[in-house]
Amino acid sequence: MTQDVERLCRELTSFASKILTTPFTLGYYSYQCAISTGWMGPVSIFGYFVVGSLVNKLLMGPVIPRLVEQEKLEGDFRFKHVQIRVNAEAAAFARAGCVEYARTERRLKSLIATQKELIYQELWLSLGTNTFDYLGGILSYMTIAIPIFSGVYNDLSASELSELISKNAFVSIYLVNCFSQIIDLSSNLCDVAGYTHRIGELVEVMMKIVQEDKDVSPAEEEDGSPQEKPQNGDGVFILDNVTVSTPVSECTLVRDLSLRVSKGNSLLISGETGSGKSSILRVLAGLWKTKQGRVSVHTPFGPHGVLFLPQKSFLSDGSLREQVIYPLKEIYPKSGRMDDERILKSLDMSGLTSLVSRTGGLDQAVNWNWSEVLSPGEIQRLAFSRLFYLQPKYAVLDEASSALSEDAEAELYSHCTQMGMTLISVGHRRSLQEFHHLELRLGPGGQWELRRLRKS
Ligand SMILES: Nc1ncnc2c1ncn2[C@@H]1O[C@H](COP(=O)(O)OP(=O)(O)OP(=O)(O)O)[C@@H](O)[C@H]1O
Repeated sequence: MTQDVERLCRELTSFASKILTTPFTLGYYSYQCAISTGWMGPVSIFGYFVVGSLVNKLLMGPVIPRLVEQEKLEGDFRFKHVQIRVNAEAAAFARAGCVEYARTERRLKSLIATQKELIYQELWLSLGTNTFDYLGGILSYMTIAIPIFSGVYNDLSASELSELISKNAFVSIYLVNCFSQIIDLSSNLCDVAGYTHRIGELVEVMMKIVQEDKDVSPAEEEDGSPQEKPQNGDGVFILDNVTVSTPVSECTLVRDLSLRVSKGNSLLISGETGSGKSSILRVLAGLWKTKQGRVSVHTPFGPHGVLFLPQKSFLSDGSLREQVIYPLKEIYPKSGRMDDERILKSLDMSGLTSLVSRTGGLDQAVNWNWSEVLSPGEIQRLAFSRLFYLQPKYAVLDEASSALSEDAEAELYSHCTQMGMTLISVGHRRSLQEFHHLELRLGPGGQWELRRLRKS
């Protein structure tokens, strides 16, 4: 949107400057034309201008609505980009890359289709404009021809006549044209240089990321051999002497942490604000690299393996069904409607049955932005309904129920444990301890303490 406004301001400035100078240019050249050709010259040029404008208006008719459509689609496409950028972490936790890629791609394709149509229509418009310009050059000779053949310049020699024609028709129009083209070209050149620079930066960053990914292969040991799968009960999340630091400032949050989380042994991570609780989850999800030590996760990330629920879940666009099954939309079975009962049950378990009537049904398209309309508590309940629907083996909950009351939180956690999920939770409330077997308490200066809350 900001870019659109900027572009509009630029167009308006150039338009305003042209509007201000055009009357003087027109007056001056009409006067010059009238001197050499009489009243016929300016009148025929103005007549030609009126005809040309009418033709131009006809050709411009279909271009304007298409241009408006293109602006809208461009806005939608940029909005989607911003939406992904703002919610990048939540989407990465949800392993929603494929869904978001498909949705963004869809918007890009419809934008490109509109742009193609626009280019086709603009071709006709520019053909019309160029023809108008070309015939305008001929007209300038015709206007000077009338006084010459009617005998006004009979007293001039051939060379003087030639000079007059050149002066009135060729030099003035051609030079003005040349100068305006050069000015247009230089502003285009500036735009191209700016875009090239920006794209160059993007390519550099992308190459750096690819190189970093090649350098660090998480599935391999330091000596290059693949990791061994853990035996039953060995641990699904293994942190071995791990030190976690913030990416840029390199401030150490957790020092030398060794920890194993196995099936049926839920872990609660607690500690003061900013102590690094969420950062441990970022490390587990592979979003942050560790400064030292090794992290192994022996179950696939995604809806049926490890599912992450952040404090504020990413609610993409779509119907209520799409919200609950997120991020499964693109691989949802054709017999999806058979699933209604399961979705409704998930909503019921998370206390959101009322949403069905509010939206007018599971598949009713809504014209609101989910994250703006739902309250923080409702957003968290909706995230839990995803969890109940997807039923992963492991659920990583980062203060996922912080906006709910203690009772509501306990109810949701009970459902999770009844479904047999192993939980890794970040939370502040003591009441959460009863749903976990281990507690990792983070202290200041990278210190930590691990204690058993109850037997598995
Ligand atoms: N992308 C980042 N770059 C630099 N520093 C960061 C980044 N993300 C978080 N931090 C910093 O790392 C520290 C730990 O952040 P983290 O989110 O892990 O805290 P937390 O223990 O989960 O806190 P809270 O209880 O408030 O959620 C904070 O001081 C935070 O400002």
